[in-house]
Amino acid sequence: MAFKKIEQYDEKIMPGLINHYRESLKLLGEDPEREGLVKTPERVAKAMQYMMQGYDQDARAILNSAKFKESVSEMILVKDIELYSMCEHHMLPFFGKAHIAYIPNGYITGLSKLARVVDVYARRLQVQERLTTQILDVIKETLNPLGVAVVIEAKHLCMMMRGVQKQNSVTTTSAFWGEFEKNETRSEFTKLITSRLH
Ligand SMILES: Nc1nc2c(ncn2[C@@H]2O[C@H](COP(=O)(O)OP(=O)(O)OP(=O)(O)O)[C@@H](O)[C@H]2O)c(=O)[nH]1
Ligand SMILES: [Zn+2]
Repeated sequence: MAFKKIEQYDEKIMPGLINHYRESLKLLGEDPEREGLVKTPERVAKAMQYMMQGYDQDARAILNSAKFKESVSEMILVKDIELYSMCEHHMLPFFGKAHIAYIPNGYITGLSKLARVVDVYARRLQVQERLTTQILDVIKETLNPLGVAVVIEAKHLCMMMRGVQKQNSVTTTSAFWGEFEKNETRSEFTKLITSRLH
């Protein structure tokens, strides 16, 4: 089963996580017994498992589950796929949009599967650069296309709420392979992702 339901939490690790978050609350000067916090360690334990569920999911299987033989040779682009991930340095969220394009070579995949693949890799501890290349690599390996392009634009809370405290900076990462290494194809892709035509 590729997707863990939100209600399914690993009961084996729940007690350890709950205890850990209760202790953290105490160390941070809070009272874990006060009314508003009694259930907080359990809620955080569930939220963290939810945000880490990508480790148990198989992006290759997701793409293969809707892989269709089709002789399309034009670029297929899904843009503005919203994403939420967690930076591995501070365990704080980073969030934004992914744009994914590929040029098929005999096979296409279901459009929603591209968005699902983003979630599989985003729901882990990540750096934006690795998230970008992991998405590219799995599309390349599973669909054997003529080219793949992935661009991610994101804001990092670790740069906004703390640290350098820059509220408006946006980080863009990109990965290009195959046909997209050619200037012409890459600029067509760039034009399409920056166009406001929907
Ligand atoms: N390359 C990359 N860096 C990231 C990402 N998310 C967070 N970072 C950075 O990871 C770095 C960790 O640097 P450190 O100096 O070890 O941590 P720090 O003392 O908390 O750094 P400051 O955030 O500058 O206060 C910071 O510069 C973050 O901005 C990411 O997705 N990619
Ligand atoms: Zn960070």
